[in-house]
Amino acid sequence: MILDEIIEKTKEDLQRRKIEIPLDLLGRSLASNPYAPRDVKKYLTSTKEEPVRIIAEVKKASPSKGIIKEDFDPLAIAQEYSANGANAISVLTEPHYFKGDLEYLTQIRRYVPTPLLRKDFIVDKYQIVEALVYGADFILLIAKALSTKELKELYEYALYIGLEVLVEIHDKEDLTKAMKCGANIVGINHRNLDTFEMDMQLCDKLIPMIPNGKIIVAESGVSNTETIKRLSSIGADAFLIGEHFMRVPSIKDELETFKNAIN
Ligand SMILES: O=C(O)c1ccccc1NCC(=O)[C@H](O)[C@H](O)COP(=O)(O)O
Repeated sequence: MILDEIIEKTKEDLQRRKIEIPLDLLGRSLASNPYAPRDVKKYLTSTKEEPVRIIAEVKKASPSKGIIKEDFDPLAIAQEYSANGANAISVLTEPHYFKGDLEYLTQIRRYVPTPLLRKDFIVDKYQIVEALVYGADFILLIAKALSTKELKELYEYALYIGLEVLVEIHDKEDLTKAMKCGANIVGINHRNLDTFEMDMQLCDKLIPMIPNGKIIVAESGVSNTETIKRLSSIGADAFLIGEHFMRVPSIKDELETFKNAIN
């Protein structure tokens, strides 16, 4: 099971980092942190004027596809996303399976004004403090990887220190967990994180079960305007897109097309 494997590896890494930089030391650097996290809700909520919101992902590799982009320059990619209308940028920080790095967050935050998501496998408050220290505005919590109690604790802690949370779900059980923790931003991941199977009809099943007023993000496998139009029409506010942007000849053209999908 790949999700369990990633979580195990994440916990091993975490033990090491906690010894290298204990939490109180990590927290101390916040006193000189120039970047206050932004409230991302307004960036991700679909409006009449701007119906399609895009979270564009900086993604070098993945467990399902291996290396996706050889000539990978995270800052240049993020600058291109920002200059061409991305509403938020997802920065993968998991090093082993996605070839991500926490330092990418800081680099990007320094030069790019668009809100940043720390995209990782968060299982501990330490990682939430790291997200803040390294420059994220919001974090991902994966319902499938956490018990209801853990999800709620991590969710409340993130809000407490000023970070918003994208709570990712893949089925009804995950949705129940997300609602119990009071999630405002719900991501529906089309990808089954254990089998890598894609279910592009998942939003059709889950969106009608989500109470009104939540921000809905459709995640993974989005690569054309037809999907964006269809999912927008059933209630998706935003789209989290990684691999497709990494492979297209022009991020600018593709982002423009997606942002104008409903016009
Ligand atoms: O992308 C994977 O292979 C993967 C495998 C196991 C756990 C998570 C995984 N991806 C994380 C994501 O959710 C995606 O990076 C994100 O939704 C963007 O998806 P895509 O547009 O399909 O690159």
